[in-house]
Amino acid sequence: MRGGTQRQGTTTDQRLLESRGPTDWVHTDPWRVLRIQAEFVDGFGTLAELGPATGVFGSARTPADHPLYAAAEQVGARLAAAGQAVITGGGPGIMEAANKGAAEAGGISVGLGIELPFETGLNPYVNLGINFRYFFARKTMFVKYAQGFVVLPGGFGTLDELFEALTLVQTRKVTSFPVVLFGSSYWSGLLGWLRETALTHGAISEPDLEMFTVTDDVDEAVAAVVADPEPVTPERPE
Ligand SMILES: C/C(=C\CNc1ncnc2c1ncn2[C@@H]1O[C@H](COP(=O)(O)O)[C@@H](O)[C@H]1O)CO
Repeated sequence: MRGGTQRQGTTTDQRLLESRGPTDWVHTDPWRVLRIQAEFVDGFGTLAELGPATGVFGSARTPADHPLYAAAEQVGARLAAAGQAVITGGGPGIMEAANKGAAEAGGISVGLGIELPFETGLNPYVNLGINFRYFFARKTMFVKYAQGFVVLPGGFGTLDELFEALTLVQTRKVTSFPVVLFGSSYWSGLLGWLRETALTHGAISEPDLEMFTVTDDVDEAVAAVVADPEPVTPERPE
């Protein structure tokens, strides 16, 4: 019998409530697996009924008086007006701007926060927030619940999220979704390198470069993700 057994005159409940043994197990991988599982359960449970959503990525360091902050705010507002929830990393900079635009336009403003050594917390414009310990669990939520992405200028974090989305499309792990690179001058160096080095080297193919729209126009960015008529799925050479 599994439940209700008595050992040494105590019950399982009593042992559970009284036990104050060593705590090393809290820092072991089997216990982490349960925490990881809990992050997926929490994320799936919170976002399951979200409806149409767009991810907005970009630098955590963009100040509120920067033109790109204003652009991200407009992107968030227009997406909300188009009935899209806006999903960001819930942090400062571009994330905050997109959440602000969405929330102030009456939309669903999702923040998928991440535990960092320097705590920043969710920005005040998130109205549906989840905090993650693990980047990979959080990234799953972005690509599972957003049907398109607007990517503004950013650093390693933004590039990581951009290339995660592009890799999933390229390898057909997801049905293609639109990806917009907002800020043509910022992205031109990377796009040039992709064309002149990665493509020439045979590391990517021509259709891979058609996976994204590059624009400086908020309306064009929003139109590309909201009414993407036929998202491009690149051909993979056999
Ligand atoms: C750098 C500072 C705070 C960082 N706080 C973050 N909170 C939430 N999400 C973050 C944070 N930093 C990075 N991210 C994720 O990566 C992308 C931005 O990274 P980048 O390197 O700045 O481009 C962003 O989309 C988030 O998902 C204090 O200023």
